[in-house]
This record gives sequence, structure tokens and C-alpha cells, in this order.
Amino acid sequence: MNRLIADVLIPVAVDIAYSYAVPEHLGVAPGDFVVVPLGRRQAEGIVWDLRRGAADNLKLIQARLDLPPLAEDLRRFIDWVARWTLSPRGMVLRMAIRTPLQAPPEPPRLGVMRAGVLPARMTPARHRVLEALGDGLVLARKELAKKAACSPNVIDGLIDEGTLATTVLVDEPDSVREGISHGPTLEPDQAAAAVELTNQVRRQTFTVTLLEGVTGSGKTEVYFEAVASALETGGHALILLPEIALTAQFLDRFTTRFGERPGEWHSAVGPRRRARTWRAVAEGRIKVVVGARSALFLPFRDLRLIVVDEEHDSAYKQEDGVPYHARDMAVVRGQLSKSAVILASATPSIETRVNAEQGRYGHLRLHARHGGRVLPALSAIDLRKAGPSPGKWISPRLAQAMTETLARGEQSLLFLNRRGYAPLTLCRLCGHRFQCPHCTAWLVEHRFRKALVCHHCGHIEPVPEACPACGGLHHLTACGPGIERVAEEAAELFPNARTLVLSSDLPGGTARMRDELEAVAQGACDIVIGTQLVAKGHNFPLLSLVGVVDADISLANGDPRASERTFQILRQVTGRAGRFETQGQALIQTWQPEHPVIAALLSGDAERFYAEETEQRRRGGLPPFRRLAALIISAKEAAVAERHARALVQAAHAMPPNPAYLLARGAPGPDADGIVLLGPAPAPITVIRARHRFRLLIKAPRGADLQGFIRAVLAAAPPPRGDLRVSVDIDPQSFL
Ligand SMILES: Nc1ncnc2c1ncn2[C@@H]1O[C@H](COP(=O)(O)OP(=O)(O)OP(=O)(O)O)[C@@H](O)[C@H]1O
Ligand SMILES: [Zn+2]
Repeated sequence: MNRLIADVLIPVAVDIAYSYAVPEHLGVAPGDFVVVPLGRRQAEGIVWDLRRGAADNLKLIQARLDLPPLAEDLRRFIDWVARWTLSPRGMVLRMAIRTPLQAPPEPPRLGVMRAGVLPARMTPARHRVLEALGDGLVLARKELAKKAACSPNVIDGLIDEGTLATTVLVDEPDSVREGISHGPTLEPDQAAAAVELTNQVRRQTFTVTLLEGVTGSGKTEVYFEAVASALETGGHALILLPEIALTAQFLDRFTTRFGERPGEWHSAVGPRRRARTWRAVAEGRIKVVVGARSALFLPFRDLRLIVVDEEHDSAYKQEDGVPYHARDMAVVRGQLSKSAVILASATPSIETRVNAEQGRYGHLRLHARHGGRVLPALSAIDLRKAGPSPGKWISPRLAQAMTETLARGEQSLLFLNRRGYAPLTLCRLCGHRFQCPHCTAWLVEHRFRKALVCHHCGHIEPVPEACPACGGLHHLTACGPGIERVAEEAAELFPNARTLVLSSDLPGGTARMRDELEAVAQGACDIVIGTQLVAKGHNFPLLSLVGVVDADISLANGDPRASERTFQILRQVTGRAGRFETQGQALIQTWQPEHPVIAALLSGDAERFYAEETEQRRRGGLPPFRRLAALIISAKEAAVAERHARALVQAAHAMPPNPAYLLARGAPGPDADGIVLLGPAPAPITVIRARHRFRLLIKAPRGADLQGFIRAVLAAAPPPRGDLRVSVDIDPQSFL
């Protein structure tokens, strides 16, 4: 027997593709969407491979779905991501095809056209309707009403009389080309970078290039040239942005430049529109997508360019489900699709910087802001000497600068990367602190919501009148600042100024934030108080002063990337000042102005910062010099989790040696030549959602087969039982 057999991958938590016989009458090809029997139900899946063989006991594929097939490069990408993250292939496939499979059915769009007979009674409005339809035009009812400047009733009347007939409209084109406008005349180093990138796109081979340039140096204009050349040569492009939902400005800018709106892809886009976008991408009708990390799994037909803007941003790491880093996976997708990959940033990650320095990636640099605009003048305010009075957060010097900025009719931005009113609430009578009942975390007071909130699990409770421990009234005290508290202080200091708080947890969601960011750009407020979301990529023409309320917040939190992150976010946020006509200024409140990160920031000497930080990473045996993986072992009971974590370590040491992943012998120094296992240790946030967590950290030399090692350890250890869970995080970004 030599039947055609299809291995079908189903989007559930399994790694293997199941085999089915292909019925004689059904033509299927690899990549096709099919329906197959699975146990007692039916499932949808993708034909992963076709082969010939004995099919005696195999069930038959039941049907093929009318959806564009997944191309070879995307299927190999899914395989790759699954292997890299140690996730079941079905789960990765799920990310790629959830949208088309779950799309709610489209209601048919009806169009109206002439049917022949003239109406018994002609009116001016009816005349306009017939005129608008001309000879054989089909228009949607609404569109026709608009064109004929009449009420839809007029149209309905004509349909009733048989003068007009309805018909199902075929899909409208997804993008209307209005012609490409040219970008601005590029300055010499912008032009040189653009030439190099457009050449790469034209060559249609895999390349990766770091495009580095200070904020406002024109990186976007430069990579737009590369997008233009992908389009000109008939190819497609993907632009990844970290906070895409908030970047309406970016979409407008793209539209102005290219005369068509790009496909927009992120979680705030509704399921129906996403399904339409998915199909249009697969059919090549949408040529450019601007999206969040999940856009990497879209079925592009001819992907020639992937841009990862703000490549250093930690939002590119997906933490739940399949934990993957979209910047790194973009490079993989680029390799499989033979695309040019551009990683753009004013503050690249150490990883990408080292890759560029060692020649693995190309490196293009823009040295200055365009048009001779200068970067904002930076200075520190030493909180030990010139801080605000106790319980206040805006120092006199910062307040003075804000007064002057207001007087000039310009905007100030106060940056504090902490949501809510205060990070800790305590009772001054008995010392009781409000803690989350499910997590090892203090509850954060949110005054707008009149509640105490856990930032890890979302637990929320009203702020009580009395202390739950001692019953004392009026002694609950907010400790430390959050942006709501800074906003309160700003409003007291400047009662006549228009202040606005921007934070991701205010009611109204994405739509409201988009509006508010737009309002800031239009100059509708004087003082903006915001978290990191205001730091990223926005252009606020009137903004000339940035005040960093507490520069030290994120410096000492045990995360190996703490310095890098602080440097990046502070450079980004101070870079918001003075992007247009005004000269910018940034004041940085800090307790430790001599700290290397703050000093590097103030001196503007990014090179020194990168050199020192890279050296630290080398000495610490940290990425990119070694690779990291974390195993998080969690269970309802601490002892269960800890026991299993220890069993994993034991299993690792008891495994027969394998040259692909040797364990280091002796003390785990920075130059140990094998894999080093650290832990288990209780996670810094020991309990989340009532689960106790232990962490194991694995450091591997670059050449070692880290994934193979973890697979072997998991296989050698006893299988997890009951509510015990082991999750694998390759290249962890969060160490909590
Ligand atoms: N050669 C040029 N001629 C005219 N305007 C330019 C030129 N280059 C850049 N600009 C303008 O300067 C501003 C900043 O440029 P752009 O947004 O491309 O910089 P960027 O490096 O991407 O900034 P960021 O890192 O902050 O996102 C934009 O308004 C852009 O249109
Ligand atoms: Zn909690």
C-alpha cells in the first residue's frame, strides 16, 4: 500500500503532527488548512508534511478549508520557535492561526445597483441616486446615500419599486494607493544609511543591521526608504513597534509618506478586522504591516524587510504562553524568509551592540539630530542636597524650571515609572502594611480608582476606613510616590496649569490613551505626568522640559539588565524634549548622581556606558557572552515546588556526560567552560497568585546546546504531578 499521508499539526498543546490518510478526491498540499477527526471530536489543523506510505489504520482527512495555505517559510519558522522555546509546536501554530480560525463570520456586505425599470415618480433625490450609480456602478447603501446626498430611505424606496436591486459586494480593496510621496531630503549620513539598507532589500538575501542614532536623528525616515524599496520591487514589509496600540501618530506618518494605510496588527484591533487583515496579508493585498510582536507570525507571501523599531524594548519579550523574544525571532524569520532585518534604536540593547561590534550584524549610525537640532541639556538635581521637603517629590529647582516653561507657553513632562498613588500603604499606629493576599507584594494605592491594587495578580480591594489590624482610624499613610501623587503635587504647585496623567491603567483603555497622546501633541495641556509609555517614540512639538522624578527607582532591583534598562529609559524620556523648534532641557532628580549610569547619561557619553556595561556582562558571564535560561518551578505548596526543583538539579548532575552540553566542574567562575546551574532559590516574588515559586538559572557557553540540555534534564527528572508546573524561559528578561 502506498497511500498519500498527511501529517497534520493541530493548534493545541502537542508537539507532534498526527498522521491522516488523504482521500482520493481531495487535493491537499503542505500548508493547507484541513479538518480532521481527533478523538471523538473534529479539529482544524495544518498539513505540515505530505508523504507516501501504508495508511491501513489511519483516519481520513475530512475536508479542506477555504483559507490561504501557510507557506513553507512560516511553517519552518513555527518549528524553529517551538524548538528554541521548548514549547509544543501546536502552541506556536496556535499563535499563527488563531485569528483566521476564530474569526467571527463576516456579515455579507450588500451593494446597490440599477435594475432597469425607471421609478413611477421621479424626485430630485431619486434622480441624484440614479445619477450616482451611472451605468452599472455597485455601491454600498451608505456610500450611495452619501454620494447622492439623500437619506437611505430614498434608496430603500427605489429598491421596493424594483428600480434598484441589491447584490453581495465583493471584498473592498484593503489599501487604496494614492501615490507615494517622497520623504524629506536626507542629510548625508541619513542618505548613506538609506542607500545601504535599500541595497540590502533589493538583494533579497538575509541581512541584519543595527540602525543606531540618537532620538530624533531620523531613523524612521531612513528605514522608510528601505520600506519604499521593498514595495517598489513588489515585496512586502513588516514593521514591529513595542507600543503599537498607542502609535496612531506613526500610522498617520506612514500614510502620509506612502499614500496608503498599513495593515495594523495588535491586541486592540477587533477580531473581525484582524481576520480580514490576516487574509489580506496572505493574499498579498496588504503589503506592509505595522504591528506588535505577534505580527511576526503573519502569513506574508514575500517578506523582504523586517524592521524592529526600538529593538531594545523589553515589551518584545512575551512572558506568558510561548515565551519568545520577538527581536531575536525576527532575525530568525528574516533568515528563513531571506529578508533584510533592521534593528533600530537610539539605545540598543547590549546584545545587539555586541553582535554589531563583533561583525555578526551590520552597523549604521546617525550621529546627530537632523537639521542641526541639539539634544536637550541634561543636569542632575542631587536629592541629598537640593531635594524637596519631606512628603513632596518635586524639588525647588525642578519647580522653578516648570514655572519658566509654563511662562514660555511650552510643555513640561514629569516622568516616574510607577503607576498609582503610592507603592506602599501603612498604618502609623501599629505598623500594619497592606499586602496582597495572593502574592509576595505590597498593594499599591490607586486614588483615581479609590482602591488598593496588586500589580502582579490584579487583586483589588477598597481602601478601608480603619486599619484592619488595629482598628485605628485616620492613620493610614501613603509611602513613596506614584504618578498620581506627583500629579496631585503638580496641581497644587501650578493651580492654573492644565495637567494630564498618562498611565496604562487609567479607565478608557487604549482608545483614550491614543486621544490623550494626540492632545498632548496638539498642545492641549501644560504638564504631563507619565510612566514609561510616554517615553517611547512620541513627538510632542511643544515639549521642552523633562523632569525625571526619581532616576534611581530601577537601578537596584537584582535584574542583570537594571543598568541598561535605566540608561535606556532615561535617554528615551529625556530625548522627548526639544525635538522641534524649542531648545530642550532635562532635569534628573537622583540620590546618586555619581552612579555610573547617571554619570554616563549626564555626560552624554553613551560609548563609555556601552563599553563598561559590556565588560560587566563579560565578567559576570551574562548574555550575550553566555546564554541564560530560567526554570520556574511552582506549586500551591512551597515544599512541593522546592522538592521538585531539587530533583531537577539532581537529575542534571546524574545525567551521563554529553559533549553537546557538559556541566562545568569545580567553582562556577565566569570563565567556567561548561554549563552552570544556579539555584534553586525562591523567586524574588516568592508567591504569585497563591503559587509558590522557585527558580533555577542555567548559564551556558554560547556553543553549548542549551535547549538540548534542558530537554534532557526535564526527561530525566520525575514527571511533574498534581498542580506542580515547570516553565522554561529561554533568555529570560524578567528575573522576578
Ligand atoms: N532629513 C530630514 N529632513 C526633514 N525632516 C527630517 C529629516 N530627518 C528627520 N526629520 C524629521 O525629524 C523628526 C525626527 O525624525 P525620526 O522620527 O525619523 O527620528 P527617529 O530617529 O526615528 O526618532 P526616535 O528615536 O525618537 O523615534 C521627524 O519629524 C522627521 O520627519
Ligand atoms: Zn497579587
